[in-house]
Amino acid sequence: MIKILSAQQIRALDAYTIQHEPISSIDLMERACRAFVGWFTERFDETQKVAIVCGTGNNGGDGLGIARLLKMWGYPVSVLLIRGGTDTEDFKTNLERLKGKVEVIEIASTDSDLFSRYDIVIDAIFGSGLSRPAEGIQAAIIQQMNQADVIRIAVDIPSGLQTDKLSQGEIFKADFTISFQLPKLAFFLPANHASVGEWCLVDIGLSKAFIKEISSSHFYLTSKYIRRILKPRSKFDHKGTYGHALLIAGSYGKIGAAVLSGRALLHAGVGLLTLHIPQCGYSIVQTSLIEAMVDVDAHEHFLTTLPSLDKYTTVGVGPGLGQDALTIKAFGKLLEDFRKPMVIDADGLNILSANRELLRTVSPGSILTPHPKEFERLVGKWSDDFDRLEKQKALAKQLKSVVVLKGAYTSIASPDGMVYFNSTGNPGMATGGTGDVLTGILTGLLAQGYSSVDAAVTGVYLHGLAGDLAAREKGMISLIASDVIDFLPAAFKKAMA
Ligand SMILES: NC(=O)C1=CN([C@@H]2O[C@H](COP(=O)(O)OP(=O)(O)OC[C@H]3O[C@@H](n4cnc5c(N)ncnc54)[C@H](OP(=O)(O)O)[C@@H]3O)[C@@H](O)[C@H]2O)[C@@H](O)CC1
Ligand SMILES: Nc1ncnc2c1ncn2[C@@H]1O[C@H](COP(=O)(O)OP(=O)(O)O)[C@@H](O)[C@H]1O
Ligand SMILES: [K+]
Repeated sequence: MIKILSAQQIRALDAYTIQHEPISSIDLMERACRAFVGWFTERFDETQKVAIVCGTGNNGGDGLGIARLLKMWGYPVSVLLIRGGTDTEDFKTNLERLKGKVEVIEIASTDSDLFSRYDIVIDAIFGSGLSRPAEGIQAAIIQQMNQADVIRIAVDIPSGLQTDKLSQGEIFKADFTISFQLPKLAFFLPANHASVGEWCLVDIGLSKAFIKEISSSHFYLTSKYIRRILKPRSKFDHKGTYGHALLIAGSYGKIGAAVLSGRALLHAGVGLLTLHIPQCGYSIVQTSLIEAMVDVDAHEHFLTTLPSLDKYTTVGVGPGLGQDALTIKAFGKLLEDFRKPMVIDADGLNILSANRELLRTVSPGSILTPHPKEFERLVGKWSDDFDRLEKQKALAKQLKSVVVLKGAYTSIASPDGMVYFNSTGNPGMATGGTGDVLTGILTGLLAQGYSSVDAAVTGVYLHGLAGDLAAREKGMISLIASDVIDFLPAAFKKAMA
């Protein structure tokens, strides 16, 4: 798991590394420059004309160091320098080291067309030290960089983008952001995608001991972390070891949702599965999920009654359920009677939004899996992505449950205030039914005895990984929800290897 640190914590990490490695600040900067250049030279050849736009802080210092190294590699490089603010010591040293090697053009206005003769523009105006919105000359130059027909690359973080709070003013729109060692919270928020582009981390050897000790409430999931959670099977295990899940899903016209969730649940390793479905779904489910048992509702078309709940380890409820008045009543009774953690999705969430008194009865430790629209119905409109994140944390705390907000970087908020951002998944999964698949996986993991947070984190990761493996074979456009299930076994194998 990778910790996501605040701008202030990153500054402390830099300072700690300098003091305790020990390494001089300028040598650490040189390491950062080399790491950036390592990434750059693997992708672009020496025919590319490069402009590096530098401020006068340490991000600008990085830019100057990068210019010197790229020149040594044989790239045609110019530095465009924007004065203003106090020059940092390392900036001054790197400017001195550049003398006679690379052309440095000081820019004080944007009257002329600055970038048309370049192929690539590297942004080193502001890094994590941005203290206020970019304005004046910096803002005008960022705007010109954004309009130029070039490949845009940001050093550490796009200029104008705040590391851990709401950004305003002009922001560099990177195609690539090469970030030092740790990702920034801003990278995971939908509104920043146009600024951050594709991001990657380069290791600059910041203190691992410090990172280990420092507390953070935001994390980025890694395969290593998931590997540690997943439990291998043991010789004398039997189906009773892996729980009996009850899946309550489907209504007339939406029995497919129950089948998708049920199939995913089985492949997620549950011991036994019973589906509770309306009568119209009986033959469909019995034929398509021969490993599952079926319990049939009193109603032909939707949920109105509940089976006896005693024998079930956990319940997954919501996909394709509909919101008939009788369904709402049965759902309310389910929440009242089943007091163990369960997974609530789709119409289960919509019923909660429309019948808010039911929120009080959500069993602690449950997992709620809204997509953004369902989340808005639950918590109301948010002013920006940071507000959305706060609302997600607040709901998790209020319900003492895990709130999984689905999207490109699905975020998983635990009741104790932690947020985990998923690292797997792709836009090929933006297709009907993939959410139902996730519900099945999460219910399957809960049934097997994983804690709610472990089940949520692992399930979301595996769901995205299965989607990635499926996309590799099928392509993103043709990918459908069933493909995600088909690749779930491969995802488990890969995650446990
Ligand atoms: N050893 C290390 O620490 C390492 C650091 N590294 C690199 O350092 C970067 C952080 O550097 P940094 O802290 O110097 O801040 P940086 O982002 O360059 O900007 C600060 C300057 O900009 C100014 N300023 C801010 N906002 C402004 C605005 N809107 N408009 C105008 N001015 C504004 C601000 O002025 P002030 O707020 O003080 O008035 C100050 O002068 C980090 O992202 C990474 O690239 C790596 O080399 C690894 C080793
Ligand atoms: N661009 C994307 N990148 C990664 N994952 C995505 C993307 N778009 C959708 N997904 C994933 O696909 C699933 C969609 O769920 P949902 O919207 O509930 O679909 P449905 O209701 O049709 O089943 C979520 O797990 C989400 O994270
Ligand atoms: K930058």
